[in-house]
Amino acid sequence: MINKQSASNLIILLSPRSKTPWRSGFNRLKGQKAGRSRHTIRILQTDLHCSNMPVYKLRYFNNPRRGRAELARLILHQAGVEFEDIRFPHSEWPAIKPSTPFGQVPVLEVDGQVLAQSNTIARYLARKYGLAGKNDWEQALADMYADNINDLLNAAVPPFMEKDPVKQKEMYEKFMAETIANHVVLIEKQLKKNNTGYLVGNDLTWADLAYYAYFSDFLEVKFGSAFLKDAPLLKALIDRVKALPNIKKWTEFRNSKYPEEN
Ligand SMILES: N[C@@H](CCC(=O)N[C@@H](CS)C(=O)NCC(=O)O)C(=O)O
Repeated sequence: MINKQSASNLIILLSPRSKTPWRSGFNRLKGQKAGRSRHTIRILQTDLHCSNMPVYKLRYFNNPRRGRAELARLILHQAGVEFEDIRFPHSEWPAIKPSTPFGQVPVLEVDGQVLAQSNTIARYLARKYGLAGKNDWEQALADMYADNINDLLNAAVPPFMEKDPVKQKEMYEKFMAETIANHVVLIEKQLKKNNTGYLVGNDLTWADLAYYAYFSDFLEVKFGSAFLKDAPLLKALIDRVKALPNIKKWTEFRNSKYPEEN
């Protein structure tokens, strides 16, 4: 199988200006003796084309927190897919903004093509890597939950943007006591109804990752876990996602690399 490293070797290999890396690149790529015929190059091009491993570049601000890009990151990490996690400072935004489809991030570049809208990006990746639900109905349910999380993200924007700290505190308290408390009651009922430990069907979907990202990675970090005290099923879901080996590996790495996000 050709991975990202061997793909870049191939680019070196095919470059008309590179003579020396040709042989070593080929050896690393195929693990066999290099040959210089056109035929070999054609085989390699076919291998690369058929390897079906897109080059992903995810672009988002380096602040605040994980924001609207984290769900895509979680899906890619859970799926074990390589991607470039590009986080840029706000000072670079004016130069980047015009290159995005709607003047917003996150954007995902897939082999050079650009996709915007965080839920569209997440849904695309979830479908590709088997996390979207097993049939049309499950996929619709996963969409429903992901849309709910989008509403909850939007509801957190006004307190987040508020500049007056006293007013901001009041707004956050109201947001937690009303918006979040109400939603927690409703989601607890849904989890009880599904009764599998997951939001949709009997397997992990991107809906579970979206709830984990919002309720644990965002709310719990910011406000503590008091809001989960009467929500044993949501808490169990969060703990289940948190314990997934790939998610655990990613969050441990992320928390050491980006400690300012915690
Ligand atoms: N509905 C969009 C909203 C994207 C959005 O609001 N992005 C913000 C960052 S979280 C942004 O790009 N702000 C900069 C700007 O609008 O100039 C999505 O979910 O991707």
